[in-house]
Amino acid sequence: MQETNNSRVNQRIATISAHLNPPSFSHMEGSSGLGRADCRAKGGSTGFKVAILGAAGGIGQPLSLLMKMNPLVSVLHLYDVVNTPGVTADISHMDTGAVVRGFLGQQQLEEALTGMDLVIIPAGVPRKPGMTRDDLFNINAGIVKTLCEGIAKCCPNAIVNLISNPVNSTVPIAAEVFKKAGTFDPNRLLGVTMLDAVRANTFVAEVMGLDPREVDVPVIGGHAGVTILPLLSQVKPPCSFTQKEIDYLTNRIQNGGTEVVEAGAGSATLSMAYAAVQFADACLRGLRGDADIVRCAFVASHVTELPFFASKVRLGRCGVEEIYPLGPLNEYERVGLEKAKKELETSIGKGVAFVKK
Ligand SMILES: NC(=O)C1=CN([C@@H]2O[C@H](COP(=O)(O)OP(=O)(O)OC[C@H]3O[C@@H](n4cnc5c(N)ncnc54)[C@H](O)[C@@H]3O)[C@@H](O)[C@H]2O)C=CC1
Ligand SMILES: O=C([O-])CC(=O)C(=O)O
Repeated sequence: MQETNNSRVNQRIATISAHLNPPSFSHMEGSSGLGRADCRAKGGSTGFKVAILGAAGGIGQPLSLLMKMNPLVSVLHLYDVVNTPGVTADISHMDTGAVVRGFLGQQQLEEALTGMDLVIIPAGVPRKPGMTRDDLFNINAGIVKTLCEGIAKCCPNAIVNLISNPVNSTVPIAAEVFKKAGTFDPNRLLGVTMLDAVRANTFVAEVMGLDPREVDVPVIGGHAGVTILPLLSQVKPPCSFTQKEIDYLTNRIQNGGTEVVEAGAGSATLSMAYAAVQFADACLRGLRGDADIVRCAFVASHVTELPFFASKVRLGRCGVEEIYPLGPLNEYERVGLEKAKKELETSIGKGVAFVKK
């Protein structure tokens, strides 16, 4: 009798699970036979819902780990075209607050995106030695376009943090996709250039014998070669550099990505995950309503004649709430700005044309 009752209960649980569990995989479903719908943990009632697209990659995995540790995140969706079951199973065992769900392949993209407050995109191919970021355009442009079409459909109000290279072109691609869909909000689309600032803070601290945590270097322009323009005249705390130091620092900051690529283990993943989490956390704190959250990012902008430009922005409940002017530049920086704008114009135009064609 007892056995009959148990098997009826088990059958009922299986039926409920089949109806209530979405096709994504959850890591509360294990050998016990209990599905997510049968467990009492609800998760997601307070905090933000964040999706990572490209979550199984070199950046995606440490980024997923670090976002699972962020107390502002209540739900974390991990999407990729490969390997998300393993990454999700692993990360879901961490005893932090965020509920983790994995999504695999294009057919689960919409489910991964529905209801998200913040979408972080490190999906796409990275550079190999000898390549420029622009060499990634042909593959990554299509990937970013498809993912942004999903965002326009499923979470048009989400803040988007775009990491996939070439950022100087992928951000314009995303903007064109959103414009086509009628969902473009320039305040919610941010190209992630945070790693340039992270590197600049580190390298300046090294040269000046400072603690990198106390250094703040604005890095403007874009995210490739000469478009990466550190404003060493505006470093905090104020520093006085020799011309030799300025040349060394500018060159090292502009080529930080290449330095990692040439070291041979792929392009930056760990420092990028660190930078992406710093940036995502700033966006979430802005969404929460914290005051004075200022970071550099590549955004739709009027600070120059170009339609997109990286500069200091204030983050708030609606994403970018204010874009700051560049401030006084010295002659060295003015020359650098002209070079940066020339290259940026081409990269932005290439991204726009890709969607318009
Ligand atoms: N903005 C920045 O400062 C930086 C940007 N990057 C860029 O980030 C991107 C990712 O770099 P890594 O993580 O090292 O590459 P990776 O190859 O290790 O990982 C990329 C992931 O994207 C996934 N992916 C490919 N197509 C996809 C699609 N259609 N939908 C969802 N996922 C897809 C792959 O399966 C893979 O797991 C590259 O474009 C790289 O250049 C890298 C470092 C810094
Ligand atoms: O250099 C690369 O290809 C990756 C990247 O954007 C960076 O590390 O800044």
